[in-house]
Amino acid sequence: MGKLHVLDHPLIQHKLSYIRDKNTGTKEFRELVDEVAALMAFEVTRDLPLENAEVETPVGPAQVKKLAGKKLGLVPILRAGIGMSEGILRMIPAARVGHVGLYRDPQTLKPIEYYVKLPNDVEERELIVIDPMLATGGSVVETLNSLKKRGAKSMRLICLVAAPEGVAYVQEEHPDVDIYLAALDEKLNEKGYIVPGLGDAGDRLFGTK
Ligand SMILES: O=P(O)(O)OC[C@H]1O[C@H](OP(=O)(O)OP(=O)(O)O)[C@H](O)[C@@H]1O
Ligand SMILES: O=c1cc[nH]c(=O)[nH]1
Ligand SMILES: [Mg+2]
Repeated sequence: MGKLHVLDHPLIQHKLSYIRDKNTGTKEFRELVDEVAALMAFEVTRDLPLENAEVETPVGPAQVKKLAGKKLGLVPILRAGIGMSEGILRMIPAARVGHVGLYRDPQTLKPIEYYVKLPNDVEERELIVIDPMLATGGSVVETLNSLKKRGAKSMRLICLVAAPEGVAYVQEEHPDVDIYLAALDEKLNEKGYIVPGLGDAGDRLFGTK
């Protein structure tokens, strides 16, 4: 089963408190989601392999460590995933970016895919799938299915907030995928919203409600 990591760093938790607050407006919400995503990038990439190298400092040779050339890819799930991907990209600027467009049908809560565009060497990349909300898990499971169908071999998932139902569904369907969260919440409500959650992430990021 994929490992579940809940990132309890004080800066992440402090910023999340403002993200959850219904009185936080669109501008601040977007900035905070971006900042938390950048902070989360540290933990999500903690196990990336390093290799030894040598550089010349102004004083002399230094033995240093560099990323061992593992190719990375970010895959934000549209639309709300975009709110996190820029922050992560600032930390991993050489990563390629693919996009998967899905929306959740408000009646059935089932994901409907409308767009997929990926780097053409997706099978060689370690992919970081990004969505602030893991609710029923339908959107993420569908995205991981879609990526595997197109050749992806190695993936991890980063979300801000998840419900236990969504975590269980992803772990059941994709046991090879580790999950990184800023918070594991209590439950889903009857409309499939995470409780206490933060409301509708896409609408709060883009000011569409
Ligand atoms: O785990 P699930 O039950 O599938 O729900 C989570 C999904 O719902 C939200 O997207 P939404 O469908 O609202 O689309 P948006 O990102 O375009 O706003 C959210 O960003 C996730 O993608
Ligand atoms: O709580 C939720 C559930 C799904 N999508 C959201 O944006 N928020
Ligand atoms: Mg979505």
